[in-house]
Amino acid sequence: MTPASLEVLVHPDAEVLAAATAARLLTRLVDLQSHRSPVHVVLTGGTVGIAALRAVAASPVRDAVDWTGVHLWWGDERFLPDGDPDRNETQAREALVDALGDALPAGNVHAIPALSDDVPDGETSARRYAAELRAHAADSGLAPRFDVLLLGMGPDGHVASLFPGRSSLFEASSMVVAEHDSPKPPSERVSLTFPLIRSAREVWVVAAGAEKAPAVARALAGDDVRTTPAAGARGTERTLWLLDLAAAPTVPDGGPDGGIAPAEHTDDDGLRPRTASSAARAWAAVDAYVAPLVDESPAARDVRNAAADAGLPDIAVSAAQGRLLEILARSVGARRVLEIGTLGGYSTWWLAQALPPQGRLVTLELSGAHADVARASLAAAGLQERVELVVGAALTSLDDLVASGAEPFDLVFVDADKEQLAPYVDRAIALSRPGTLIVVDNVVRDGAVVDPEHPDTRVQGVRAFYARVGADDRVDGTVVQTVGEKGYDGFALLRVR
Ligand SMILES: O=C1O[C@H](COP(=O)(O)O)[C@@H](O)[C@H](O)[C@H]1O
Repeated sequence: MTPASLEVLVHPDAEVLAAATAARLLTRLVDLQSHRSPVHVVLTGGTVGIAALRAVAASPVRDAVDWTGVHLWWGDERFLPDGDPDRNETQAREALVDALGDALPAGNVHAIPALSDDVPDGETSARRYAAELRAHAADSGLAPRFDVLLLGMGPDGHVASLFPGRSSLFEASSMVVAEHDSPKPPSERVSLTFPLIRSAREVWVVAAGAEKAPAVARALAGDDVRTTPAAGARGTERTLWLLDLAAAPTVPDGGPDGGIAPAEHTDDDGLRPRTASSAARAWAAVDAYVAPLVDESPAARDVRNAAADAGLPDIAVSAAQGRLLEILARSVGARRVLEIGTLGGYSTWWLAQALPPQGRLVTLELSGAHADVARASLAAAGLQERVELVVGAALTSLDDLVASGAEPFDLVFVDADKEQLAPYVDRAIALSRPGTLIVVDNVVRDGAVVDPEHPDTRVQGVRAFYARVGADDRVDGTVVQTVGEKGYDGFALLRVR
């Protein structure tokens, strides 16, 4: 799906930041309650997060909120016994919940289960929290649709309890996970995962202090979530970064040397609306500007929204890129398309509707859960007759297609795990005819592909693809570097000889 673009607001210091975050939250709650109830808010622990709750408690505006219609959740918890002062819940109770007293029904406060005889480990706590989330989901979904999800961020770029380099960053099947041996004490934690975080309408990341500035800069520049988890924090409607001046990064100038410009001065009112990477903001703004030309249809939007609602990772192509795929498919007169990596069916939709009525699209997806979402969306779009969705390991499915002597494809779109890119493209060529167009997504990776020592296995997978395809005399190829709301990346275009 297409995430909301980033907004960055900078306040002079941590105290003003906490007060402004509280004011913003109260205003949002009052606004939301004029047309929706209940409202679901996810709280964060951490210095600014708790200070903001204290500021909410101290504000007279808190009485303008109907707290009976507000549900409070937590993005993460330090897995400790009930009442432990280090628990985010304990701190939030002291800062806000206790002050609200009877105004906030106890049943609206959904703390992550604490360590106890009954909840002996983080896994049990995570399971129970997932059940609690499910119990409050609308329309038999998996969790409530969060209106505002607050996140603090550590100097290492962690958000909630999703730490750099951990497998929990890529947890796709659980909404809540246990984290053991956390680099920040206490070692045992429980955290919401990215699919659930990214299903929130609005995600607000709050951070203060110079020690956080490097991680803020990396996150805003769209760094890899493996090194900067906060880069993966996105809301479906809005992603807001609330910073103090010390945490605000100096600004990449977007120039050819990627230099760093000095931070902007604050405005008279203490707010500084533009401090994110000016280049990244310009890319996203241009995507928004050209949206009328791209003209994403309601049907495409439905596919995108269904994937977001199901909590699928936010890694599908943008609308502008989807339109590009459609134009390429039509330009080569594609009748048979192969897609490696279906996800929620968004790129599948763009390609399938570009085919003539008798056209055929075969799409391969590893995850049964993702395939279910895609299948439902494609059926709702009336494309089920044209699309064959094959669930399983793509390499196996590709080998099966080769072995079955499948008719060659006219266009192949490769957008799956990058570690296997070289063998995927090898099989794609085997399933082609002279003139087949093979489009490979994410082959620039923020420029990381030039680094032979890069620790990310996906970058190394793309490098292996270049090594293999560069020596392959079956294809002519080029790479189109792309920028936009999806950041800096690129497509490889290969034409089979
Ligand atoms: O441990 C945690 O830390 C982060 C950030 O905390 P901060 O004190 O550096 O602001 C917080 O977001 C998270 O909820 C918490 O468990």
